[in-house]
Amino acid sequence: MRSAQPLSSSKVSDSESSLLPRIWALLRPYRGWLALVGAAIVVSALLGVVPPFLTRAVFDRALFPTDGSGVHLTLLLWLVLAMIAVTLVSSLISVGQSYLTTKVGNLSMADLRERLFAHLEKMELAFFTSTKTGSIQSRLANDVGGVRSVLTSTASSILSNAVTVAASLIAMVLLSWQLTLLAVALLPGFVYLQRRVGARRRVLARKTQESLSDMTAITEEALSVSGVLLTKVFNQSEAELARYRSENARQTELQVRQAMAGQGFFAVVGTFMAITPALVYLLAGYLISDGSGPAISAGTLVAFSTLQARLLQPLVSLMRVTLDVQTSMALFRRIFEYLDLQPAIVDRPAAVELPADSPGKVELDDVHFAYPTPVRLSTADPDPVALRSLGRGGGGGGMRGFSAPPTRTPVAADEGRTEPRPRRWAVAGTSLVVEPGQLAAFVGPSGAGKTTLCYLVPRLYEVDRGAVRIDGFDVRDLTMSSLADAVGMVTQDPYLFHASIADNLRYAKPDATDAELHDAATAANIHDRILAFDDSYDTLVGERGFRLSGGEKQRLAIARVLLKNPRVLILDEATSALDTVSERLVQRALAEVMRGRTTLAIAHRLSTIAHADVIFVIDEGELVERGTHAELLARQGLYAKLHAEQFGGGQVECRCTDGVRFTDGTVLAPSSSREY
Ligand SMILES: Nc1ncnc2c1ncn2[C@@H]1O[C@H](COP(=O)(O)OP(=O)(O)OP(=O)(O)O)[C@@H](O)[C@H]1O
Repeated sequence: MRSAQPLSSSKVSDSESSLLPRIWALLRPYRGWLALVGAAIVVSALLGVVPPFLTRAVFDRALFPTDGSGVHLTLLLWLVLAMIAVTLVSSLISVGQSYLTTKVGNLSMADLRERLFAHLEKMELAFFTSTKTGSIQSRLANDVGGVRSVLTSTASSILSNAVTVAASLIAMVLLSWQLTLLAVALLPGFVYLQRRVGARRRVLARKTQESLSDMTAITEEALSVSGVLLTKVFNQSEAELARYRSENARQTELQVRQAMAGQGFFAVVGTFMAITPALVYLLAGYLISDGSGPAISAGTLVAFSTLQARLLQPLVSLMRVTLDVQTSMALFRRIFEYLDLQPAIVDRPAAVELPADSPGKVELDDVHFAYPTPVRLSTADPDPVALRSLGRGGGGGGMRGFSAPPTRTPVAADEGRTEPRPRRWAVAGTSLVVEPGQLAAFVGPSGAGKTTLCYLVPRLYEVDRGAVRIDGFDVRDLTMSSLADAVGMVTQDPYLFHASIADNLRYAKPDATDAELHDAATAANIHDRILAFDDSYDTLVGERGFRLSGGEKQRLAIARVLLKNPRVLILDEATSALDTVSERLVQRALAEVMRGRTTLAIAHRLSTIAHADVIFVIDEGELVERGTHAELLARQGLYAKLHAEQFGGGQVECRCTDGVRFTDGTVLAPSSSREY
């Protein structure tokens, strides 16, 4: 396992060398084009030093021949034509080169974005439950966007400027080494200064990016539909604004500081380069009047000054670009850190497909599971508790969730000083069997571990000890894709995409015909409701389905799972979020979806429990009772207690937002007690 590396400002440069091969790997697919770009750059840089020599010839041979003869008009004409041709060819090459670099840069950036997206999609659920969505989005958008310049223009700009500087220097030495010495005397000092400025800008760039990531996270949290809802209900608009305002101010300050860092340095470099010609003329005067030095013609002096002036722009660009590269390295590091996260739950090398005709028997064999300890990523976002893939298995075991779960090694964060907090079993020593086609109801107090237990079946989390099997296959030996096809889920708050109803339904079966959609919706009790919408099946559901009521969303989710037609269904019944009318509609839809398939229901309705073939009572992560409704009531244990408390000893069917529905069909509103 590759571990994420800490990003501290002092560490960045240490590891730049290790980043370069990885950055090159991004560009490698386009190396043919890059070679072409390189050739174009070298040719145009070399062409760039030709005009000063032509200028010298114009002065010393055509206009004011040093032998004292008159103006050579024909030669002048040819020299002028050559100057025009060189400029034209350079311009044409430069257009082609810009096209190629932009294209290569954007293509490699698209590759990087896609790789990051694909990689994040493979990460286990635990990674997302412990990482801010905004932070993930920030790395995908801001960080990848931030390295755009490196991949588009920086590399070519470095090459082009370096070749121009080298060619100009050689040409200057050829013209006069004494004048060249004067012109470059201060360069080593500049390089030293530039390194110091670079280090400062790098620190500022990292802080700016972290702040940007925090702002994205705040925006994502506060301006999502759920966030806005929460803000309004709790009257926290001002607090949210204050949080945003403070981060915004920090961002502004950092941006200004980052932009200004090094401006003084560039001003010094610029001033020096600007006054160099004057110094050159002075030195030339001494050399000529001294008589001992080389004869410096007027043409040589003009050509030298032109070259020296040409040196300024590429030299400053080169220094700026070096700073940009250092900044981008920090961003690359953040991106590669995500790419280095190893998904904890992946197909084993010898993973097999679950046979298509397998009946759907679910078995848990001495299952232990504890939620992994979240650890900090080293290139931390301000609140980036990001979970690492963690070693599995081994250690621990025991009773009542207070024994020690296996210690997993968190990825080094804060240079290894993060101690994992003691964890407790969320599921401890559970063994059970649900036969094909059976309805198994899971009941227990809130937080007992029912949801966690059910999530282990589709391998959303990996067991620490024991095994979960479907039709005798350990789920860890099955391919993720065949397992996902076999197990369907209807969660408490079903997720819908911001798309049409039809598109949301086809998510389960992309090739479903309209007739199939209608059949599934009819079975889920939602077809007539859909027809009542203005755009029928083409109605947009709004972000996360917010334009639909809770009951409508649930019935759509049921229709969706009907289209998927899984052998095993996991059902998290949510009645407390529904009103009694919707609840009745949902219940009928559920009866339809449960028929003929193995169902594991986290039950909140008495009827589901009463009709269950087997009931499992969970408490503090452990399976404490099992049996049928009658058997468990007779036992007078936890089930009997819950039955008395939650279901009024058998009179209450379920509790809804607007009241209690009794088993005889009557409804009492408003609800006297909604919590259970
Ligand atoms: N992502 C998570 N990370 C860490 N702990 C978690 C996570 N999800 C749940 N837990 C903890 O695991 C325990 C079991 O939670 P779980 O959601 O499985 O209970 P539940 O029986 O389904 O509860 P409810 O009926 O209220 O939904 C709880 O203590 C809960 O706080």
